[in-house]
Amino acid sequence: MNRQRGTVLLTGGSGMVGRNVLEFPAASHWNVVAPSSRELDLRDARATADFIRKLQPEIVIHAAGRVGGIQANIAAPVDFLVTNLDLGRNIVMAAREAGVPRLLNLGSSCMYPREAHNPLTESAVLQGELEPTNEGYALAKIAVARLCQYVGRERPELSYKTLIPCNLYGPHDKFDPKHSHLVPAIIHKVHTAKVQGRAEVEIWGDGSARREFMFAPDLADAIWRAVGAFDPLPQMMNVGVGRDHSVNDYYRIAAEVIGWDGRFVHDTSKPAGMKQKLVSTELQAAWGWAPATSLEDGIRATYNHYLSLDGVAR
Ligand SMILES: NC(=O)c1ccc[n+]([C@@H]2O[C@H](COP(=O)([O-])OP(=O)(O)OC[C@H]3O[C@@H](n4cnc5c(N)ncnc54)[C@H](OP(=O)(O)O)[C@@H]3O)[C@@H](O)[C@H]2O)c1
Ligand SMILES: C[C@@H]1O[C@H](OP(=O)(O)OP(=O)(O)OC[C@H]2O[C@@H](n3cnc4c(=O)[nH]c(N)nc43)[C@H](O)[C@@H]2O)[C@@H](O)[C@H](O)[C@@H]1O
Repeated sequence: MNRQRGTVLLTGGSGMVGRNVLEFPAASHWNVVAPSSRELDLRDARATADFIRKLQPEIVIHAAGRVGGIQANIAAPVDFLVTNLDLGRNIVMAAREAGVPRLLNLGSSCMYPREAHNPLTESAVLQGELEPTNEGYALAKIAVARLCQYVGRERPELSYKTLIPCNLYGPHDKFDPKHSHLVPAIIHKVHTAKVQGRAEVEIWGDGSARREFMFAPDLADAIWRAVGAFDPLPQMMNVGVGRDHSVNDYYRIAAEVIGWDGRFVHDTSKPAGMKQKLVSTELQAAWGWAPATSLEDGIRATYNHYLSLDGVAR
């Protein structure tokens, strides 16, 4: 029986990152409390403060957010800005008010300026204009990351840090094309083409944009490592794979895994976002961690998860 090592408050426990954090083996070493948004709506500052004051966790892992792919962000900039700002502000200020010693906040690689030199280093935040397609979301992510930094400056006994993950995919991702990111969208579209015997699949843009995608269980590994060894963690640290692929390559690799050999057509009227979004893994390497899962293995595992979902065409 593992000795309980104290209480962890996990926000976003029903989301892709949150569920992979809960399912990771290291979670069993802790008393993890993961209220759903129905149990604790983080937009309610007072309810959030009351919950944390009563729980008195040793650390907060903040993985809740209004999250979506490029199309979802274009459609709802107000909601992406305001909700992520409110959730982040409420959880950080509630932890600060209760004197919670540690908080691990999740940023996103879209925080970086659209023209910043790749690989993107943590010092590049705020050094240029943001990508218009997800500016609202990025502004909220930057503001909450800075809030974490300021709390520690004023109250050195409180250590609130931010991990900046690259794009993510994996079990418990969103496969609905209205909300999904690239990899789950490809899995859904190519699988559907396969079962319906379609000869073509559409790619948004010309397919030359480059992205770095990490398997969400690998981020869960990094998160639990950070929980167990918090002090050596930098104030802000990218979490990435260290290599990117073109959008076209992601479609080709996924089609091989899924077993579909049709052709791709490009809809250049669709938004393409940043040309490249590769995060630097220099600080991550110095911290002593790297993700373990290859892209092919990650896509295969995610496809197997997708096939287990209700309503997926066979
Ligand atoms: N997915 C990516 O590619 C990616 C990349 C980089 C960083 N991140 C970051 O990683 C974190 C998690 O992302 P994800 O992909 O796991 O998102 P997700 O699957 O959309 O999950 C979002 C979670 O936030 C919760 N939530 C939303 N509104 C809430 C509210 N008002 N009160 C309480 N909980 C609320 C949701 O709970 P309900 O379901 O109950 O609403 C859900 O559990 C986010 O901070 C995101 O910015 C994600
Ligand atoms: C990590 C996330 O990155 C997000 O930007 P971003 O990488 O462009 O988000 P994605 O939606 O993953 O798009 C990545 C790239 O894939 C292209 N793409 C091609 N086909 C498709 C498709 O069928 N669906 C989707 N979704 N993309 C597709 C898309 O044009 C873009 O260049 C931000 O909007 C979020 O806020 C968040 O930060």
